[in-house]
Amino acid sequence: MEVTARAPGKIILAGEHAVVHGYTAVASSIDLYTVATLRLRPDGEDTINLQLKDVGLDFSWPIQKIKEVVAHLGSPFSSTPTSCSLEIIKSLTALVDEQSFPEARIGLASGVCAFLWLYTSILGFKPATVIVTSQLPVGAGLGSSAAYCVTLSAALLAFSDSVKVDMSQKGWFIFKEAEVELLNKWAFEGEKIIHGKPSGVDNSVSTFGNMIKFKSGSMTRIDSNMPLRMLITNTKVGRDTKALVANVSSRKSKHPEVMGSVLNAIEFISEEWSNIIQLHALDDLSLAANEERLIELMEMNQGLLLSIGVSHAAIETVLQTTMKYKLASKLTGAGGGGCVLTFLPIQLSETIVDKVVGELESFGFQCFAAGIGGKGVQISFDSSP
Ligand SMILES: Nc1ncnc2c1ncn2[C@@H]1O[C@H](COP(=O)(O)OP(=O)(O)OP(=O)(O)O)[C@@H](O)[C@H]1O
Ligand SMILES: C[C@@](O)(CCO)CC(=O)[O-]
Ligand SMILES: [Mg+2]
Repeated sequence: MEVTARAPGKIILAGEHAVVHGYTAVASSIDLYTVATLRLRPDGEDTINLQLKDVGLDFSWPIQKIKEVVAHLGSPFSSTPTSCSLEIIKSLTALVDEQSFPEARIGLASGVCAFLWLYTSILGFKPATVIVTSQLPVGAGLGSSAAYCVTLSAALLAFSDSVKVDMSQKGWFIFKEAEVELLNKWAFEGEKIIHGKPSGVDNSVSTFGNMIKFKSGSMTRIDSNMPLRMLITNTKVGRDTKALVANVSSRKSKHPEVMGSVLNAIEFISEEWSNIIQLHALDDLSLAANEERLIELMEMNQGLLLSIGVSHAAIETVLQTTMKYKLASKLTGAGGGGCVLTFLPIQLSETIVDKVVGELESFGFQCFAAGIGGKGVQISFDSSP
């Protein structure tokens, strides 16, 4: 018996970083997915195997070994989401490090720890093979860590006693509402291991899909009929969300008044973003006017993100290039490299889009479009032996 789960990545339209400090962010799912397949191994086998295809890593742990690491700290197996203590993170990291972790992939170790924590907490010590693949660039601001935690939580819960599912159902489906809430809480625990101090916006939008407004741990769904088109440019500059979030917090403690004012300004930007897209009326005149307002908000949001220290020379190159075509851009996610959004007005000609893409790609960046909105996490069973 095998379960496959898939969870979308996301773009943050406004409010990244501010949301970590209790201010509002607006985010949307995108139609690029991380997929996890979990196959229970026959009784008698005694390993948990994790294959991370995108990063070329393959782990096999004897169950006895994992038990020794986590069990001496008290049985983690739990039907309610619990946080992984620093002590267990240390023990798990030592276990992961045993399988010679190449230097350049060190950031990936926390993702493997998150896997081990979610696995042992949700499923206990059942032998299985888990394979993860993704359409998202890993560590580039499109919520790959959240999609990874959400999809793993879904696959694990599907075989746990915490949720009731009809395994004979065909096609993609999802658990009942309360069980999806539980899944989101588990994914948040995984995100904590990877991000340190996540706000919860990324795992929530990956779990529930569509567009959301997020503030102080709670989410409001946004209903919008405003068409939105964004070009996504991956600068391919590697970065780490955990370090960027920590740098912003340190700047905030050094300059509390200035940072408070900047983050408060970002709050107003997010509020205005959500008002514009929710109240949008379907006529050409209001479309052009609303697009203009969103463009200005994006420019201001980017300026404020630069001021809190999360831009990068490569991001600035994208901004300057798109500005030549009178197009507004802003970083998305944690910044410091990674992906940049460029607002494409609906009436903009494809000739201009092709020219911008050509110029951006001449710097070695990679441009793509992604569908905005769409379903959150889903699972599907395959009962073939
Ligand atoms: N497909 C994957 N395979 C293995 N590990 C993954 C995968 N996707 C995400 N990860 C884990 O998530 C980490 C990247 O998370 P990080 O939060 O830094 O970037 P992001 O989530 O892509 O961007 P942002 O948080 O800004 O949206 C990786 O180092 C790895 O631990
Ligand atoms: C930078 C940040 O605000 C968004 C990352 O996608 C971090 C978070 O909210 O957890
Ligand atoms: Mg992340």
